[in-house]
Amino acid sequence: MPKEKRKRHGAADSSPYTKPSGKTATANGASSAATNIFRMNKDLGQHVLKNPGIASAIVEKAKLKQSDQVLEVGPGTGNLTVLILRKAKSVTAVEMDPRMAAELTKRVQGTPEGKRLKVMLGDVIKTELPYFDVCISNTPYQISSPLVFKLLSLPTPPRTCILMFQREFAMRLFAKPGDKLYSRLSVNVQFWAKVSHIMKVGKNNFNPPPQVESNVVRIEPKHPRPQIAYEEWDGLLRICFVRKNKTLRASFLGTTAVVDMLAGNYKLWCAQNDIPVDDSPLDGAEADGMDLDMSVDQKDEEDEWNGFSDPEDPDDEVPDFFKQATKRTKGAGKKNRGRVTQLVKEKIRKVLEDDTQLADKRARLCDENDFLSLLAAFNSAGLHFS
Ligand SMILES: C[S@@+](CC[C@H](N)C(=O)[O-])C[C@H]1O[C@@H](n2cnc3c(N)ncnc32)[C@H](O)[C@@H]1O
Repeated sequence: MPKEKRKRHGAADSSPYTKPSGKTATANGASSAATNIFRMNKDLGQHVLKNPGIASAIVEKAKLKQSDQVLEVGPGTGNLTVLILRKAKSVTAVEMDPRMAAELTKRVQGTPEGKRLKVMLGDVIKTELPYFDVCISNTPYQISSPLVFKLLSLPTPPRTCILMFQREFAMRLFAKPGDKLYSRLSVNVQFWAKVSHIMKVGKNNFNPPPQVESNVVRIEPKHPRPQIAYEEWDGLLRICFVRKNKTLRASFLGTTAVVDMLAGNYKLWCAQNDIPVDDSPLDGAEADGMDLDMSVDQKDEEDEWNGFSDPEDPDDEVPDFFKQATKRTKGAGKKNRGRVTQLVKEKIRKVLEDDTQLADKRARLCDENDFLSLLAAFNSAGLHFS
């Protein structure tokens, strides 16, 4: 086979192993037999747990009740699924790879447990999830962050989540202000949930072994849920953490896209609340006053215009409005801005300098209370993030 063709074939999902084992996994718990049936797709994070002791420990730590409905993300060949089925009322398993879904279905076919398993084929991030009490997952590492955000933002969050992540990601969940790994993810997860460490798992417990070590963590969403609108809170954090080393003044006032977004939301808020607004265009002298905050480091601003997120912080991606606004406003200058933008700039300055006195603080050093007072001050000035 020509080299080029062989490579493409090797990357395809359906490539069989040259020596399939022909064995089927037993419903006895973790087994590596089914993992020999086809080549694992590393792009889908397919590292199957081969240590039955770890699989049992993960399920034990979920403290399942017989009445629990469980969501399993990425069941693979079912090494965790069969153990969960023994302890819970039902399992919904969302699996992206049809070969894995077929393997799992075959594994429980004809067993009493099989009737309590529903396999949903698809990307869990895009799937509308049914109600569940507990989430268990040996998480495909490339969806760790969107999965955590999805679980935290569910209207009815689960009682508990037992999730395996790569070690560095797990450490970001626990990071505190000032830590290198402190990020929007850290603030969010610690705000909406209690997060605790369960165990370390070495790479040799997987087939094939991943390149990094793993940790299992427990995430228990807070009950009652904090009385804050998720989109507002996360919208604020997204702006603060696009560049966590910047001052908040630079994040909010040195970035045209942020001012424009807040001005757009302000107009909407005024319309919804029957508040008249004067958005007539600024004349020449007034428009000059619309220059970006002169106290903002020019380099910071250029970074924003370039639309780059912090490469060290993969979760703190540039928000969509930011990319769109950057495209739209680049080169448009001040011409399109009216009095509302000017008013909003003044409001932002007041929030940062007078109301919260956080203008010179950097997101990487802000704690939950800082973000809460920022959000309260912005909202009471009529400024919203969603
Ligand atoms: C690390 S393996 C875990 C397999 C099994 N649970 C175990 O512990 O042995 C991750 C599984 O998630 C699946 N997967 C990857 N991305 C997914 C996604 N976006 N949605 C649902 N499943 C996904 C993979 O196909 C794979 O079966």
